[in-house]
Amino acid sequence: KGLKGQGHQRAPQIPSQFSPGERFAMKEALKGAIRIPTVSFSPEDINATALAEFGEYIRTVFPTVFKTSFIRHEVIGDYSHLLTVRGSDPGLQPYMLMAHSDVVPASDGGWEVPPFSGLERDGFIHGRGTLDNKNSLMAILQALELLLNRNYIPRRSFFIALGHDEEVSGQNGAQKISALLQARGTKLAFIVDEGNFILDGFIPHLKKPFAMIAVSEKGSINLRLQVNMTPGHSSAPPKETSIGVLAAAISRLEQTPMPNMFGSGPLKMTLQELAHEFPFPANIILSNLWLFGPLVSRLMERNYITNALVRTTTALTMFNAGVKVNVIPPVAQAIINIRIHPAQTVQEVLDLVKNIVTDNRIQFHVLTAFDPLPVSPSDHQALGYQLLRQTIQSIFPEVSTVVPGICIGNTDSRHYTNLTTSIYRFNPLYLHPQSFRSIHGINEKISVPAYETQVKFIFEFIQNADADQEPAPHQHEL
Ligand SMILES: CCCCCCCC/C=C\CCCCCCCC(=O)N[C@@H](CC(C)C)C(=O)O
Ligand SMILES: [Zn+2]
Ligand SMILES: [Zn+2]
Repeated sequence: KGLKGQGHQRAPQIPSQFSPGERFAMKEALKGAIRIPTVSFSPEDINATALAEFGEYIRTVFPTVFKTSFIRHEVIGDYSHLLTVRGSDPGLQPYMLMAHSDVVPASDGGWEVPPFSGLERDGFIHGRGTLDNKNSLMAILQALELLLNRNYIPRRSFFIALGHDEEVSGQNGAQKISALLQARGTKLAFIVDEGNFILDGFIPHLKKPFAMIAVSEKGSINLRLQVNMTPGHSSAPPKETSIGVLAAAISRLEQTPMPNMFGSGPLKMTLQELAHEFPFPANIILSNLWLFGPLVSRLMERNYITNALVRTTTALTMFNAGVKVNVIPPVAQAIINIRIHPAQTVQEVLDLVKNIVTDNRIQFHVLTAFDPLPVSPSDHQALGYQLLRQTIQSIFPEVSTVVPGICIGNTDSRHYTNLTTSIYRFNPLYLHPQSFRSIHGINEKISVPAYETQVKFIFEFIQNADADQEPAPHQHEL
């Protein structure tokens, strides 16, 4: 299928085999990256010291990358990095690999191993960022370092964009890199960023893992709800307070799910391509969604992860009110984090929210909002998708199914829609429900073999992108 079936791709020239010394160095390099606490709390509250240290660190552990004459390194927005790897064939359109260096905060308690220790225990490297997303950042640079040490000269140019504020919007990292490349007239064949994984154990009755490449991601709204009431003495409380009014409103939101949008968006395509992996009768059911759609849609909403695929979700994430134990509070505020299904828009969802709340004492303030991302191609001509598929088949031969899907979280790649229509969000790693919960949660960890495999994947991917796959249409300026 795809490029593989067209018969003009070449196997990677340099085998993805690493010496014991290289394997030791690559895991130590990741541990060192985890030890630098590059935590972002908000766009205004990032750890600038740690981010600067991280910039020095990657220069130290990947010396060849930073001294190679055909690689240009630029620091953007103070702490993000853009590497331009100039390939030998300017006729091939460049692509971009992405990752980010910042991480979400880690709670003090609950971790088996301190979150910024980077300790290895039982074959796993532990810590914040081991799955999201220092693994990708380090693996990209590591794979390039190893290729350069083997004197590899890429044919196709590519960019490596390493954001430093993905967890808090990407406005100073990815957004600025994107603007810079746009100003330079760059167009990209495709982008690969973090996002989906090889999923294992997420669907009952589906015993085999499958790779899901996200071809879109949900939209998002951060919405502040506020109630102002007259303050007063708590010894003679009014019938309603700002806290009570707001609590009732957001409880209505939590209790009223947004409409089930099953049937619209890329999910149908995902399920149809996955159908043959299921035992009877699920395979027949999924192959005939025209008939069984309502049944499948009901089953999907029963589980909180698959529910996120069929509808817009509403999460109550912040609540603030009150100034003193005996004062009726003048203001109550809550923030809800909404993830928009690909078949809906910001405006449609805001209208639905207001209809559910139906209380004109509530003021709404949109903090940030964007629509769902366009769907990238996944057909046989889609170069980025097919290169991912080809590399998955080579590195994970036991994974027989690769399907397009949506990413329920957001990634920095959304800032690059001005440069390409082909954006793929995929981490070459197995993800189980438990490891899914560790992302932004506790006990985030990556096994040493899984990290080595991620490096191998990128090592082969870069070479696969250099194989003869398309006629050279015209020259591309970097
Ligand atoms: C039928 C198949 C079952 C599908 C199961 C789906 C399993 C989910 C797999 C992976 C999802 C992980 C999402 C990782 C990317 C999230 C990155 C992130 O946290 N971004 C922030 C960005 C924000 C602008 C600050 C976010 O909150 O989304
Ligand atoms: Zn991330
Ligand atoms: Zn994250």
